[in-house]
Amino acid sequence: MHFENSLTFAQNLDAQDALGKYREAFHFPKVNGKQTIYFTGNSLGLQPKNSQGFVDAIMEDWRNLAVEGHFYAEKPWWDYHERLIPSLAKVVGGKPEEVSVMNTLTVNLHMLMVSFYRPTKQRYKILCEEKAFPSDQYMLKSQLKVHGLDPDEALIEVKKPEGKHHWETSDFINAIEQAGDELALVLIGGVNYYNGQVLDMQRITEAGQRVGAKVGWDLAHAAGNVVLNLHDWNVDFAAWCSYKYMNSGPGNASGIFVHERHLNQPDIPRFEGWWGTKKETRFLMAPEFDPTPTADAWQLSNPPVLALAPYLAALELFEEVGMEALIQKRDVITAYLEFILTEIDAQTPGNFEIITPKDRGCQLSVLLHGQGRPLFDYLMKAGVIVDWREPNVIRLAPAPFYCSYEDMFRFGQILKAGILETYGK
Ligand SMILES: Cc1ncc(COP(=O)(O)O)c(C=O)c1O
Ligand SMILES: Nc1ccccc1C(=O)C[C@H](N)C(=O)O
Repeated sequence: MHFENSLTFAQNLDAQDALGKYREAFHFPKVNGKQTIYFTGNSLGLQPKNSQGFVDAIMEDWRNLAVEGHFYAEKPWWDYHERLIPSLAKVVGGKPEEVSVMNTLTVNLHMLMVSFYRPTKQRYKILCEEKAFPSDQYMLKSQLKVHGLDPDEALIEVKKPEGKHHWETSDFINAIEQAGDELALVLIGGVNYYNGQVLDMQRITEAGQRVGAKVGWDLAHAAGNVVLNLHDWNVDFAAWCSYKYMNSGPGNASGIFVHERHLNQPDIPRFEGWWGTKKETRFLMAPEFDPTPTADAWQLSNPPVLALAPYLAALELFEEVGMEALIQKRDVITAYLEFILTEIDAQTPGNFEIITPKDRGCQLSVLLHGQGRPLFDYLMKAGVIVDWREPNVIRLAPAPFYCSYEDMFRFGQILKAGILETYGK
């Protein structure tokens, strides 16, 4: 595609953007009274304007109905979580019965490992990516310790090739084949939080299952950002948070996927609670757990409806727009951002490089050479909200729901001024 580094060119792209009107559907933070250029939808998505009404409705029902709200609110609370499922299942490519919403991401990964990480003397190793998101590292190592295993021996962390900033699919497949029948579980971030790389989840899943391991995915940076076909890829399980690309609100509920072949299995080990029992029998208060035949069997507690309300609001927007349209815009706006970065690099050479490979969602990670921190501070003060990941990376995620092409052009101008001021060349 042909791009130009000019305001009119960017504004023309905005004028043709079928999703352009959705910018108005979100609240943007301001810096010095001016709307920011928001690049951190990969950390915390913006607040959709429709979400306040969904929260207010719960507060009102609680005020007016109190306990009766569980069953008699306009959207009753006791099965409120089910309202999220049809739209969410589409976002992740699962059947509705394979998807549920509960807890938070790290909690759910632990819960799912209880079911799908069943080490034996022979088969006990876990394979993940090197430098996984710290919470994932802590989670995996602590699970190993719970089973009396030594993480130094039992955790395989797949390295990037020497001198490279990203993996090849073969790096994972070779490591999986090498681990062979010692491998119990593959659990990797489907989109890497640091370099923005999208892994070939289908091929890695196949490779893991071929050697007899279970394969799960942490989709924190994938849900709402990339194409997912969890059912067709035969993924065993997955979990994601909803506060990034899904725009559900800070720290909000996580989603899980459990493949249908694991549903309704009487022997599956699981930590259980009353919300995992069948709805029909739940209030009989019977001593025996009677699991729902869906991923809801992993539910523990009655749902935190105040938290689910903005998630439901955000999902209405996904339902309206659809992943296909989002991904179409994502590819163009990310390519435009890449073009702008390349232009600025040509004008002020040698100060940074993009380390995100071509297999990507909307995040571009920019490795700053030399002292990058002053440039980061400059951008933030100028109203460009980016984030900093140690040791020297700025992540830019132009979320297609609400970022504009004009944002990308204006960012380029600010970046250039920032480089001249902080690097001096
Ligand atoms: C890849 C990855 N894993 C785990 C987490 C932790 O999520 P939570 O704090 O919701 O458990 C995050 C983000 O915070 C993440 O990006
Ligand atoms: N929830 C947070 C609270 C505070 C600071 C960061 C986060 C993030 O979500 C970070 C994100 N997982 C990341 O990829 O960096």
